[in-house]
Amino acid sequence: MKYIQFDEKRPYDLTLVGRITIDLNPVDYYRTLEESTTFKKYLGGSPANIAVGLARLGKKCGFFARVSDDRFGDYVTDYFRREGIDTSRIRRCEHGEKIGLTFTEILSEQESSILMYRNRAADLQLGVSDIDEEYISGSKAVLISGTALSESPSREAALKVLFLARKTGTPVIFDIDYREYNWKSKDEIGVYYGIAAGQADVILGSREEYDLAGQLIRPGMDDRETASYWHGRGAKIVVIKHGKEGSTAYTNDGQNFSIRPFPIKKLKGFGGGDGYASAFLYGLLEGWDVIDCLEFGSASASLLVASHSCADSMPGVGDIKNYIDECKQRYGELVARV
Ligand SMILES: Nc1ncnc2c1ncn2[C@@H]1O[C@H](COP(=O)(O)OP(=O)(O)O)[C@@H](O)[C@H]1O
Ligand SMILES: O=C(O)C[C@@H](O)[C@H](O)C(=O)COP(=O)(O)O
Repeated sequence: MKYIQFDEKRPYDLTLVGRITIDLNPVDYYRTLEESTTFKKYLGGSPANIAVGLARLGKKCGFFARVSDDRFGDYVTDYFRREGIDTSRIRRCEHGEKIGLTFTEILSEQESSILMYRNRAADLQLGVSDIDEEYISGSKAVLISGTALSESPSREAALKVLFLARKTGTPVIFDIDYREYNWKSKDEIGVYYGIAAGQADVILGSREEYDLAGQLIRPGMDDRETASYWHGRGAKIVVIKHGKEGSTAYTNDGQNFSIRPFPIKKLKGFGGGDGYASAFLYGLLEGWDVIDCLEFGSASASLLVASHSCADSMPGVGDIKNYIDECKQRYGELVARV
């Protein structure tokens, strides 16, 4: 069953909106950030990681972003070019805004945290003049990353993408992507997540993120009520992630599909969501059944939580398929389907 109709004539598979930043992950991990002394630099930013993930899977991605006008802006733009991601809509900030830096703390296999340096972040300088309808109409779908809604002018730019996508018949994927640091009030979160989720065809988020999106609408909804509400607002697929407990996709025909994570030795607690999103969306773009999209996303997520980085570790199609086969051989058929 195909829940999303993609226009196969369009040259880009997915155009994303949001931050391209830099991750600094400790090389001397399993200790506090205070104690760590050595860090490895990676491309970062959830939507940027997703774009790299899809590019590694052979998809063609476009991206609307602002980056800093410095060597880090060069680094991330060149990284995208090497991955085959279009950079024609990646523009430089003009007033000295700096690219976001994310210092991560890998305390243990189970416990990680991230420390985001985002004062005058370059990505939040994306403006409505950076967004053009022609680019959107050339993409099979767009993805809006929720943090892009946290501050103007990026907020209005992301909403412009949302409305132009509806105007051009371009499916909208909303990755809720809650990062507390960036928001000034919980009400603003409810307002802007509510607007975006209400315009989306596919919504991806954790339980906490859906609670934030629904806080001004109907607080305290459970997963089924959450899915039913957003289906009523037009969403075709609502994916609710529960970390190591797995994830469920609710489709607007009343079905739901659940999957548990694939067993793996975890190194860090972040990165899973970006690996999950890129591989899940790959399956959707390929026209796969939802359960197969979930399995692919879950397998990729497991590979990411077992890796030191995010973007750099994004797997190829063969890597994910081999890992799924390995798990099925080791743990039995459909090990992760519940
Ligand atoms: N310990 C784990 N082992 C294997 N897979 C995991 C583990 N934790 C998370 N994942 C996978 O990563 C996915 C996304 O993780 P989650 O924490 O829910 O989202 P996010 O990383 O966006 O916060 C999960 O649905 C699951 O498939
Ligand atoms: O999204 C960010 O700005 C930080 C990411 O680059 C970082 O790798 C991360 O936290 C990924 O988190 P996920 O949502 O668990 O994939």
